[in-house]
Amino acid sequence: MTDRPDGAEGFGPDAADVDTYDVIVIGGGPPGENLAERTRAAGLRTVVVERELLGGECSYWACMPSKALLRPPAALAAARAVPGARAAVHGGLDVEEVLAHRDAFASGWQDDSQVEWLRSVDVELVRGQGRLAGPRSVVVTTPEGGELRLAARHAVALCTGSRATLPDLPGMAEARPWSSREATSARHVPERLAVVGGGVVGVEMAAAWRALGSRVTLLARGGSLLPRWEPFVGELVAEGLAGAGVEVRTGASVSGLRRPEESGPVVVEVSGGNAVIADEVLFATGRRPGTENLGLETVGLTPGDWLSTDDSLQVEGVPGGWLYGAGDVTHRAMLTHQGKYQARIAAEAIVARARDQRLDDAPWGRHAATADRRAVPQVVFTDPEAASVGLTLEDARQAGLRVRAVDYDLGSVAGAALHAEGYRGRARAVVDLDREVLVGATFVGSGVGELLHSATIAVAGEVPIARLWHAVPSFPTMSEVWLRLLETYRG
Ligand SMILES: Cc1cc2nc3c(=O)[nH]c(=O)nc-3n(C[C@H](O)[C@H](O)[C@H](O)COP(=O)(O)OP(=O)(O)OC[C@H]3O[C@@H](n4cnc5c(N)ncnc54)[C@H](O)[C@@H]3O)c2cc1C
Ligand SMILES: NC(=O)c1ccc[n+]([C@@H]2O[C@H](COP(=O)([O-])OP(=O)(O)OC[C@H]3O[C@@H](n4cnc5c(N)ncnc54)[C@H](O)[C@@H]3O)[C@@H](O)[C@H]2O)c1
Repeated sequence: MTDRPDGAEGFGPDAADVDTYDVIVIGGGPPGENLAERTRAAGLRTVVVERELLGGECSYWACMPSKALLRPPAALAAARAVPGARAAVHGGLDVEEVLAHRDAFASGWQDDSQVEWLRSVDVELVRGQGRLAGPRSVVVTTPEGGELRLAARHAVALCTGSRATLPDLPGMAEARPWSSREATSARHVPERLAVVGGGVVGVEMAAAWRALGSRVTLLARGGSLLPRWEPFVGELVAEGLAGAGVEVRTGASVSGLRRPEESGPVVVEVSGGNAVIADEVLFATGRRPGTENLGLETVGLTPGDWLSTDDSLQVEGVPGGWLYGAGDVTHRAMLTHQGKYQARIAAEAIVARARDQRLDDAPWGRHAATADRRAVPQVVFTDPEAASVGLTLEDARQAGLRVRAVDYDLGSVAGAALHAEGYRGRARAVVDLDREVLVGATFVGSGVGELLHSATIAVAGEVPIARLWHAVPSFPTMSEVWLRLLETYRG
């Protein structure tokens, strides 16, 4: 490794009591943990600074608890959709057991097992709020109120994630709204729940709490749910939610809230429409970056902004090549798997630069997170599920590509008909006509989440349509939709 200066530039000449590491990671969510594991495995002394629970939002208030809430109703619906099996389903969900299952998947909101794992991969952990104090320099305010000074020889990686953002509406404080944190960790089922926001958190949490017994009203201010997806996705997901008993109101903009009595109901005012009276109200209205109180101003960046990174995950606008970002805070693709991908790329770039090796940072190179722009997969775990990768038809057109959308009714594939009686679903492939490769694919229907990776491989691999023709899907699986899409495309 190249011998870099000790890195305490930010602390000036008074560099006593500074702990020097090769790599300092601030934020121990999935990207922070993965980045640290990899730089340590390459021989770099690495520390993670975490102010809350090691494992981040995903482990305790996002992916894991939300999917643990959504899986039991999905399993029940799957059994009910198959003649013969249906007769074995006598009751509904055991709500207490579902909540206990969720608690277990959130590790009881304790991070002991992740701490043990971090120790097992020889990465150090410092508890506390980290902030930059100039180039390569970090100050940590410990839970006891003390301050530690850390310096980095090679890199500081900001993996500080995102937080829910709630609009500034009249009556917000009085209403004590839920954010995604309460929606994934609540221990009682509200009789009535209003959900504001028709994005991913809104639709998933509306589905989960409806299944647990709440009367749910979903308020989306736009004309459809999941507006960034192919238009048929929002339509089919709305139909599924309505079928489960959720009242879905689109074009419904919340103008204010009231909770006149502390333990009484909350009134959610809707512009030009009827107010909704509920016991709890969830705001699922997007995220803001975890860049406040992070000392960004000490390196010429603006606190509260998303971090702008190049494809090797180096933060742009900071000289010296020592500052990296990975995960939600980069706003590249706010998904756990994508954040971990960024962490793998960033770690390899940090190690290569530490060894003075040339970076392989051309598109799809070892040190370029190209998939963030071209092949991001995502699954929405509602009933029906939605799954997509790459560009929608609209995105592709806006990017100036000459494309054609190929659609197929997933319900008419034999595998889908076997999967569930009356299967409803749809598939779309977006084909780049100039290169004859797929640039996007979207599926809606029960179980499509497990179909998605085939599409991710086709899009990331830029597999020519002529070769995809030889990738024969097994009969009778839902994957036969691939054959139908290709037949439709070829005519
Ligand atoms: C309800 C919900 C469900 C979701 N479901 C899915 C899903 O099914 N699949 C999926 O792929 N994605 C899902 N996501 C998105 C996923 O949770 C995020 O993409 C992921 O958590 C991002 O990881 P991260 O480490 O970047 O951020 P975070 O998970 O937010 O972790 C950041 C960590 O940094 C720490 N931190 C922040 N600032 C400091 C500081 N100054 N000093 C020290 N520590 C600090 C925080 O305490 C936290 O532990 C979901 C999100 C929500 C809200
Ligand atoms: N299964 C998954 O992969 C999964 C699940 C949950 C969350 N996530 C990730 O977490 C992130 C956050 O999800 P999210 O649903 O909070 O954000 P989002 O950006 O997906 O959706 C927020 C929605 O709220 C609406 N909105 C914003 N302000 C509003 C207001 N004042 N009134 C009414 N509506 C308003 C927006 O128009 C948007 O449709 C996303 O990036 C998502 O990818 C992923």
